[in-house]
Amino acid sequence: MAEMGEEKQHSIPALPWMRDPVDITLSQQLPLHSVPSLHPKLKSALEDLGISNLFPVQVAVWHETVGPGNFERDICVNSPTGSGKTLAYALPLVQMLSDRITRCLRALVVVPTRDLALQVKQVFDAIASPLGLRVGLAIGQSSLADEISELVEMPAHDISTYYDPHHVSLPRFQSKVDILVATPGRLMDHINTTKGFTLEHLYYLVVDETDRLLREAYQSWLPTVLELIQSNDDGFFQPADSFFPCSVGALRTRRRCGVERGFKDKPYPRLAKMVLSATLTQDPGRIIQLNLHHPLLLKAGQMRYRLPENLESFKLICDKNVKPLYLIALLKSLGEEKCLVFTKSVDSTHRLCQLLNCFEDLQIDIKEYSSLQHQRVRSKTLNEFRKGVFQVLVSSDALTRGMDVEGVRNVINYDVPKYIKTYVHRAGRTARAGQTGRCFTLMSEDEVRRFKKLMRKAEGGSCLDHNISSSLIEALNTSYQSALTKYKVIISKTQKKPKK
Ligand SMILES: Nc1ncnc2c1ncn2[C@@H]1O[C@H](COP(=O)(O)OP(=O)(O)OP(=O)(O)O)[C@@H](O)[C@H]1O
Repeated sequence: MAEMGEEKQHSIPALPWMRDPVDITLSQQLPLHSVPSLHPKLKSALEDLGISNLFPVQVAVWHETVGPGNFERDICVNSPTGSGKTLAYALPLVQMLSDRITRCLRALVVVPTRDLALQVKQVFDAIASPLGLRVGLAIGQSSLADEISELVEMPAHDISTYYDPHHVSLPRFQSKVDILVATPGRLMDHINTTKGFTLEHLYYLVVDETDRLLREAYQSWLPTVLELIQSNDDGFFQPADSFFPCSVGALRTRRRCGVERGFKDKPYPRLAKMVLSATLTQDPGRIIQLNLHHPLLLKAGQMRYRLPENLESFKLICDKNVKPLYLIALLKSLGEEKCLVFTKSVDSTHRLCQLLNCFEDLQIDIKEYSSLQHQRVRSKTLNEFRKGVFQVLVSSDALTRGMDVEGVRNVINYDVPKYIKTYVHRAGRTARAGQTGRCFTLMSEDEVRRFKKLMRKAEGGSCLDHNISSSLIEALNTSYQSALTKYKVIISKTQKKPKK
């Protein structure tokens, strides 16, 4: 519903600064040796990753942060899926923190899901460790205690025996990380309960998949973070448990300054922010929550939504009752290519995966990924899919945002997405980093009109027909019928089982 609300808005943004963006498509790829001020260690870390040029979005963000823009303004990025937004923010952060002296938590990156956080951390690890920067995770993958031990160095003495209210030297907690990648829920756990966890030295805040993160309150993580920073800057900040002060000795953090009208032209310290998405919200009510400082929008192309350049979209028309048969025929016709199949819900994902696995002699390994599964199962499945252990992954929309799986050549929408945003993110799991990819959408005749209307909202949204030969359908029909019978038996058995 929330996405629909936003799509109904007029395409001309209400916020004046959003009407005059910097067009990323005008930037060229830039060879690493031409990137101004690029730290030599960062350059060689990138080379180790096989990267020889920065992508246009990375060049544009570098220019506005490390380059002449000098991060005077907060940066909003709206560029297509797979265009390289992760490195676009990771590179400047690492470069800007490379000359830090004391280890404190300086940069916070918030993402909506655990698997995405793990992926982002991997990118940071590869470029930050060569510069001596440590990256932490707050995602709830391990127990809170384990996570705390990775993030905060406890004082050497036992605090309960050490504390003396009249003693001037208070226990000193020390951050073990310079950069933290977090999901909002676990971030709030640390803010509320972890002794020694502090945002008082934070310089940079990155909100990846911004529209997704702003759509849900997630225990008010954003106002909480902004309030903590603000009150700390005002000098009024007392941690909730002031029994254990959080400062690192006498260390003071001086943030970069901004001048805002409300401050009577006096400079005030500000947290520098970068917010990014392939479908950045234009809703002023949502954007205002970020409290951006003279925001600058970096955007690819003219339209609000843009599909990757090398993506081809196809529609496959079939009757609703034979959709699984057409899906199997399509998968067969795609040979051994890695495919990602999206359904409309977690239940549909499970049912479809069960049915597909009832096909005999299919010779295609198929697994499912959905938020119904335990995180550990999901991450294991995703790892196996990355490694090519199996070929087809059926997924709910849990996998649409940000996930980067190498070698996915085809995305299949088993159910027509309701919103163009959903199409953009699903289709965007292929055709990444300039590679080619295809997105097939299965639909019945009566869904075609709505789908065409949907696709007109995106740049590059033209869609061709894809036909499956009737001989292939006929050849598969007998196995389809027996798969259906087998599936019905499984379903009736599971329905008879008493619920535990
Ligand atoms: N300069 C580069 N040269 C080569 N490959 C790159 C470069 N920058 C990023 N990549 C690769 O491009 C792929 C997509 O990058 P990334 O995941 O950052 O995209 P994204 O814009 O964040 O996409 P999404 O909107 O789906 O989250 C990754 O596999 C990444 O390693």
